[in-house]
Amino acid sequence: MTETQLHQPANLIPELCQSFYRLGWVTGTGGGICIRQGDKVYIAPSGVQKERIKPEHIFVLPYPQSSPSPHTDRVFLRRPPLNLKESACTPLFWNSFDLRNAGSCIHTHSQHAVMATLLWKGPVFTISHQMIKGVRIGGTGAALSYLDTLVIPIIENTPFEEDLRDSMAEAMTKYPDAAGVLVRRHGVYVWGTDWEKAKTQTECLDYLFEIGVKMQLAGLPTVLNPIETTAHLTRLNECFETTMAHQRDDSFHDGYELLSKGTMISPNQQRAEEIILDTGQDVFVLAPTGMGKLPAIMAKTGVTLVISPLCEVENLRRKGVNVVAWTAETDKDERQEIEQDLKSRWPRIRLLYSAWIRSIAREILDNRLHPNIRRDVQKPQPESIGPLYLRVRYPVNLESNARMQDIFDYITLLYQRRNRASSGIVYCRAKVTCDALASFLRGKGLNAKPYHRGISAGILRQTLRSWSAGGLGEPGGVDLVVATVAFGLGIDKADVRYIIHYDLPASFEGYYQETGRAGRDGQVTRALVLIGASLTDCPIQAIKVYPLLLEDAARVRELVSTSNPNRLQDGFDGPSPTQRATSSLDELIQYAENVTTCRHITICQYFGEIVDSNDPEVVEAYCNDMCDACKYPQKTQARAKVLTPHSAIIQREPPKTAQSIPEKKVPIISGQNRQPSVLDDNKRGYPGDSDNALRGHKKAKISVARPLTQETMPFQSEKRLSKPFKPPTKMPKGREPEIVEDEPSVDDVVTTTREVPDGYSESLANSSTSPGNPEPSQVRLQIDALSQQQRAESSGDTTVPLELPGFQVQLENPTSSKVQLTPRMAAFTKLWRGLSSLDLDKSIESAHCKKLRNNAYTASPESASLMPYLCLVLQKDIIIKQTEWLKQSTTWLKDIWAQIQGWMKILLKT
Ligand SMILES: CSCCC(=O)C(=O)COP(=O)(O)O
Ligand SMILES: [Zn+2]
Repeated sequence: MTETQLHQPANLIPELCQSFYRLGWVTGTGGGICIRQGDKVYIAPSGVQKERIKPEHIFVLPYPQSSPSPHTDRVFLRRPPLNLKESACTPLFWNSFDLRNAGSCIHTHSQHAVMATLLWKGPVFTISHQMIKGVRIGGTGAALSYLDTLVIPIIENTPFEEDLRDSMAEAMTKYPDAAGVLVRRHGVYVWGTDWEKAKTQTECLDYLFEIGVKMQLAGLPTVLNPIETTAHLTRLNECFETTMAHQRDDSFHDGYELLSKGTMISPNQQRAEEIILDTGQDVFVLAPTGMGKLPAIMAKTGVTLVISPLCEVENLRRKGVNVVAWTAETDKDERQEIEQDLKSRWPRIRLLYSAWIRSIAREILDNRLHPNIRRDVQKPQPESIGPLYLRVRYPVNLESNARMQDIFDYITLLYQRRNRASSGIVYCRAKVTCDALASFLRGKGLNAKPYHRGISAGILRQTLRSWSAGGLGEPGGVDLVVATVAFGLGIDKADVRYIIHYDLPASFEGYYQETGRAGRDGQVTRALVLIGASLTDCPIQAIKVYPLLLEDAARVRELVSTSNPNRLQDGFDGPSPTQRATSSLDELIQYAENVTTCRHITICQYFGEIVDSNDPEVVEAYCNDMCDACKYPQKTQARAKVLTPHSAIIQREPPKTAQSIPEKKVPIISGQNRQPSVLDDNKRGYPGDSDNALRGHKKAKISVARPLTQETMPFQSEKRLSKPFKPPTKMPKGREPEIVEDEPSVDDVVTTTREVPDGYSESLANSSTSPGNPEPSQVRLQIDALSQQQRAESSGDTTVPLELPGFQVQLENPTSSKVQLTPRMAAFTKLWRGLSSLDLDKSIESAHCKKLRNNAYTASPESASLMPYLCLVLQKDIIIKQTEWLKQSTTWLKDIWAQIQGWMKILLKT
C-alpha cells in the first residue's frame, strides 16, 4: 500500500480500531473513530466487531451538512453495500467538526474514563500537576502547560447515543477550553485537528483519567492549583466574559475580583467554594451566621438563592456584588425585572435574597432545577468563629437612670480592661430608649449614637459609616450604637466587642442574630442581656405574683402575640405565627431563667441539638467557662434568685377594685431539654388581680419597692478567662484570653414610662389601643396553653410533621406592608429546624444516610447546631432534567429533596 493509501481514512479507521480494541477502548458494543478530510467525513459502521472492520465498510458523508440528526435523512457519498448502518456516534462526531473545526474525533468506552465519571460526581473532571501537556486547549488550540488545571466536562448518559448530541454541544459551548467530553457511565469523546492529534490527546486523557481515578481512590488531591490562580478558570472566565459581554454589567464583581481586592476567605468559605467548584453541582449550604456569601459567587455563573432573615443587600452592593432582594417591599416592576433576569440564559443577578420567594422559588423547585444534595457537613472552623462570653444580668434597680448608669459602668469597665475604646451595640426595644440612653452615654463621654427608624436615612447612613470605621474612641467618632432591631441587617463589622440587650429581646432568634453580630474577627466578645427591667406600664398585680423577669416577658409577650392579628391561619393547621413568636420568647425566658445550664448549650438546644448538659465533658466542649452559668455558677444562681416567684413578690398591696379578672392560663412549654420554668406553673396566674390594675396606662409611673430577698452583687473584677469560647466552636487553646468583668451594683426603685417599640408593625401599636381590639392586659390574659404541635416543635420532636408559617398571608395582605422580623425569624427557624432534622428522619434511613449522619452528627455535635442561616445555592446554569436526576439519585436523596420541596411548598403555599 502506498503512503497515500495508508493515510486514506477508509484504510486508517480499520487499523486504528484494531489498536483501540486492544486498548479496551472500542468493542462490538461501541466506541470508534471518524476522520474528516476537507469536505468528506469517514465513519465506521455501527454495532460491528470493531477490530474486524474493513475499508469497504466505511461510510463517507459530505461535509458540511446540517448536523445529521438521527431522525432526518443523512446525505452519503458512499454507503457500504452490506446491510450496515453508520455509527450511532455520527451526530456527536459532527459536534466536533461544527463546534471545534476538528479533523477527527475518537469515542472510547475506556474503563478509566467511565470510572472518572463515577468518582467526579459533578459536571467536570479536573486534574492538575500531571502530564497534561499532551492536551490542547479546546482540543485544537495550544497545548496546556504543566501549571494549568485540566477540566473535562461530564454529561449525563442517555439510552441512545444520538440523544447525547445536544448536551455534548452544550458542554462544548460552556467549556470552550475542553479537549473532550466525558459521558457518565459510558466513555469519552476526544477530538483534534487531525487523527494523530485526536489519538494523542485520547491517550493522554486516558492516562490522566486512570491516574486521577487512582489518586481519588487513594484519597489524594487531584487539583493542587490554588483555586484563585487556576489558569483554566481564568480562561473560562475570559470565555464567559466574551459570551456574556453584552449582558453583564461591568460595575459588578465576582468572587475573584473581591479576593483580588483583599477580601479574606475563611476556611468554611473555602470549603463551600471547593465543593461548588469541584463538583460543579448545585449546592445547598447551611452555614453559620456571618460565614459570608463569597463562595456563592466564586463560580463564574449561577444564581445563589439566599434564604436568610438578614438581608445584606446594601453591604454586598457596596462591595460590588450584583445582589437583589425579593421582599414584601419589592414592587411589581422590580419583581418582573428580577424574574426576567433569572429566566435569561445568563442572569446578571448573582445573589437573590429572600426569606420567602414565591413564584421564583416555586418555578425553580417545580420546573427548573432539582439539585443533587451532597451532605458535606464540616465542623465550623474554630478560627472563623470567635469566642462569645454570654451572660444574663438580673438588675435589681430597675429605675432607668440606674440601668443606664449600669450600662455605662459595664462599657467603661470593658474599655478599661481592654485599655481602649471598643465597638459595640446596645439593643433597646424602643426608639425613645435609644435616644435617651445614647444621650446619657454621650453625656458621660462615650461615643454613642442612637439608631432607629425614627431618625432620617441620611443621619443613619452617617452613623453607620462612622460606627463601621470607629471603635477607637476617637473624638467625633462612633464606637457604640444604641439601636432598635432596625440596626444590624447587613452590618458586617469584624471587631464588634460587645452586644448588650437593654431589654429582653422579642425572640430567641432575634437574640441570637443580634449577638451574632459581634466577634466576627474571632476575638473574645461579650453578650449581655439585662433582664427584669422595663417595668414600664407594668401592671402592679402582675409584679406581685410574677417574678420581675416574667413581668418583662409579659410585656414582650404582649407585643409579639399581638404583632399582627390579621395573620392568623388561612388553611394552616399549625400554631399561628403569634403562638410561634410567643413560644420563641418563652424559650428565651427559659434561657434567662435557667441558671444551672450552660448558656451555649441552651442555645444549641433551642436550635434543635440534643445535648447532655449533665456530662461535664460535653459541657466543656460546648462552653469551657464562657458563660456566667458555667464560670460563676454560684454567683449566677444567687443573682437569679430574684427571678423566683417567691423572692420576687413585691411587698405591696394591690389597689382594690370591684372588677375581678378571670384566671389566667399561662403557656407551658414542654421542651425536651427544657428546665422547669416559672412559666410552667399553671397555678401562678393572676388570681384576684383587678382589671384596672392589670390594664395599666400609657405613661403610667409605677414605683415598686425592692423585693426583700433580692441580692445586690458587689461590683468586682474577676479572674482572666483561661479558655474563652463561643458556640458552637471552642476557642482554640493558646489564644490570648480576656477578662470578663463582674456586675455593678444596682438600686432598688422603679420609675419607668411606657414606650412604643420599634421593629414592630404600626398595627401592633394600633391593635392594642384601637376600639374593638383588646387592651394589652386583656391580650395578655388571653394567652392560652400551647397546642400539642407547638409543644412538639418546641421540644424539637422531629417525628411531628413540621409546619411552616403562612408567609404568603403576610406577603399578600394589602394591609401588611412589611413582614416583621419576628415572624420571619420564626419561619426561618422552622425551616432551619426541618432541614437540620433531615438526617434524623427514620423514613430516609439507609446505609448511606446513616453513615453521613454518624459522620456529620455524632462525630460532630456542632454540626447540628449550625446557626439559623440558610444559603440555598442554586446554580441556575446547571439544570438537570428531573427524570435524569431521579434516575441518578439514590432513594434517600430523593426523599430529602422531596421533604425540602414539601416544606418550601408549604412555605410558599403553592
Ligand atoms: C447508547 S448507544 C450504544 C452504542 C455506543 O455506545 C456507541 O459508542 C456507538 O457505537 P457504534 O457501534 O454505533 O459506533
Ligand atoms: Zn459509546
